[in-house]
Amino acid sequence: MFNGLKNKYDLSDDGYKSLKKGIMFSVFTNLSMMLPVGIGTLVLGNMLEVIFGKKNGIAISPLYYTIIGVIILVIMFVFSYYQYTITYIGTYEESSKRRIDISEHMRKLPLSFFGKRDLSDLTNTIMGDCASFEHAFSHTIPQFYGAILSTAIIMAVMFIKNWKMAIALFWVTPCAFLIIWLSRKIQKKLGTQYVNKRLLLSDTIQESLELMQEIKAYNQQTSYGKLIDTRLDESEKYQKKSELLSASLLTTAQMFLRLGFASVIVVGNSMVFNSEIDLFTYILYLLAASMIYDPLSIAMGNLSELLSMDILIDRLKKIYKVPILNGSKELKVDNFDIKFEQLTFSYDKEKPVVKNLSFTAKQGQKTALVGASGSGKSTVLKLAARFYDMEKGRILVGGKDISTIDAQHLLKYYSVVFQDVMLFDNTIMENIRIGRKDASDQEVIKAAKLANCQSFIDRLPEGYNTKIGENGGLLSGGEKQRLSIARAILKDAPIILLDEVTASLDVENETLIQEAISRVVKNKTVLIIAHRLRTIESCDKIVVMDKGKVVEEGDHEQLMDNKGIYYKLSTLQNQSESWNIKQENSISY
Ligand SMILES: Nc1ncnc2c1ncn2[C@@H]1O[C@H](COP(=O)(O)OP(=O)(O)OP(=O)(O)O)[C@@H](O)[C@H]1O
Repeated sequence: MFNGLKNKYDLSDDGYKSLKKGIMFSVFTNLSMMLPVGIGTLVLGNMLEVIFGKKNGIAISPLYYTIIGVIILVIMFVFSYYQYTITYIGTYEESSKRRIDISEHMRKLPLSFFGKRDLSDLTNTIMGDCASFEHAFSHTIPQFYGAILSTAIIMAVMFIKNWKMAIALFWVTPCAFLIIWLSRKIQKKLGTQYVNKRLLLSDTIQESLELMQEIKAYNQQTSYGKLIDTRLDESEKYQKKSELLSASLLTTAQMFLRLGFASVIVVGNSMVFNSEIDLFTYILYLLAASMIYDPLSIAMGNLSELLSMDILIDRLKKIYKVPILNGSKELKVDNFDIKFEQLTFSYDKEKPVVKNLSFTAKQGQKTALVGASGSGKSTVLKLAARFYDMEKGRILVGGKDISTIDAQHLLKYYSVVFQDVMLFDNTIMENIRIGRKDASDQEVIKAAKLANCQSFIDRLPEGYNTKIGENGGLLSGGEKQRLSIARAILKDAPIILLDEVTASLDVENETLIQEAISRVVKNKTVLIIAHRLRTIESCDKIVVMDKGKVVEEGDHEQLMDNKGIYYKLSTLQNQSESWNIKQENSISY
């Protein structure tokens, strides 16, 4: 049974051990709860024998019972105390391990996984679901299994004492559990619907907070407010449905359980009259009936919670089933040329966005990827850094297939700068230090200066120690870009991937960033994407992509002479740069 629990709840070895101990102490606590029944029976039996003048009846001193009562209380306290401390301490340790473990697992998953799952859903799994497990492991599971085991032990003793009275006492137990058990499918269905509605709600709230600027700019407050209200109502509706069903089934089962008390009275009365049992035995079963149904009632409540736990465990297991990007933690190569060989890749496993793509980006050279929007340039960059694994073909770094290298280890050799820079709500110093954790303050400052950051850092109230807010809220787009280039300079990795780093910047910022980039790229393998073709004219090689394929390759002069797609793109851009807004261009609605 215990091993089954380990697999079912995906427990670590320590978590499993503490759960086992928790259950054992729960059994001891429940059994100790029956001690007052024993002593009560003794007291009453003795009193009755004295009252009816039976020959064995000796009046026992109240002091004797008081001492026994105190001993029983101490036993009950010790068991409860150990049950409490073992399960609670074990649960919180297990819970923190689980959160770290799932976060670690997610870190190793391909980006395709995050494309399919909402961020709020994943946050909910790490925080909300883990909190539910915490509650279940500290309150529910030990008590549930403890109640089952202790009842089984008590049942066995009661059957040995008198099987007829034991049947009168326990016949209700399987029937009551059956009520909950038979309804588990519908309970699970409603529980799943509620969890899904709740996730939809938290997703909408998160989205509305993230898109606050757009919502205000397009005057969408009312419609978003209505959407949140609707989702809130739906979530509440399914919560009520689910809780109402669980509560009514639970109450029915618990009421049913109490019928056992009536059957003990009826059967016991008749057996006493027929002299099948003595009064002492009758009282024993009556007292047992007054005590035994409490832990069982609690166990039934726990059963409902355990059924809803299954939904959360299923969600967790689904994440663990997604294969991680494994591989060797060693990359020994003579150079860092990147060779793309017959690459095919699709996000949805149906429509390829990269098809039979082959080219080489050489170390010490700048290779640019250009092409229309949606032609697959960013996808190629992500594949080069093994953010995804491809379906067909290979990417070789210095001749080594990157699909055989651990994804995290591989990234040690890459500096990646994207258009959307991600910054942490921390100081400038720490945000740059992400490039290399062990870098000294002097090294961070040197990198910041090389990336043209010093001028704006000087303007900040606390210089390098200024906290920049969530995702660098205090900084402009150009400043964020320069900060991310400082990270890349600090990292000093042999491969540099630059995706549209100057796309949305003004000329002044663009020049500053171009200067900063030129300081990073020497003797590195540089793969660069840029829409503004004049920024990549000096590249050693330009690869032109169209609909996921390489259609042209060469340097700027060769491609212009070819008069192909690159030539057309370049001519169009020159025209659009000389374009200005005139009165006749305006559109009337
Ligand atoms: N995470 C994703 N999930 C599904 N499809 C995606 C994803 N990212 C990109 N795509 C699709 O893949 C295709 C290529 O996208 P990609 O971003 O690589 O093109 P791109 O040439 O870099 O475009 P742009 O120049 O506009 O950035 C597009 O059709 C895009 O819609």
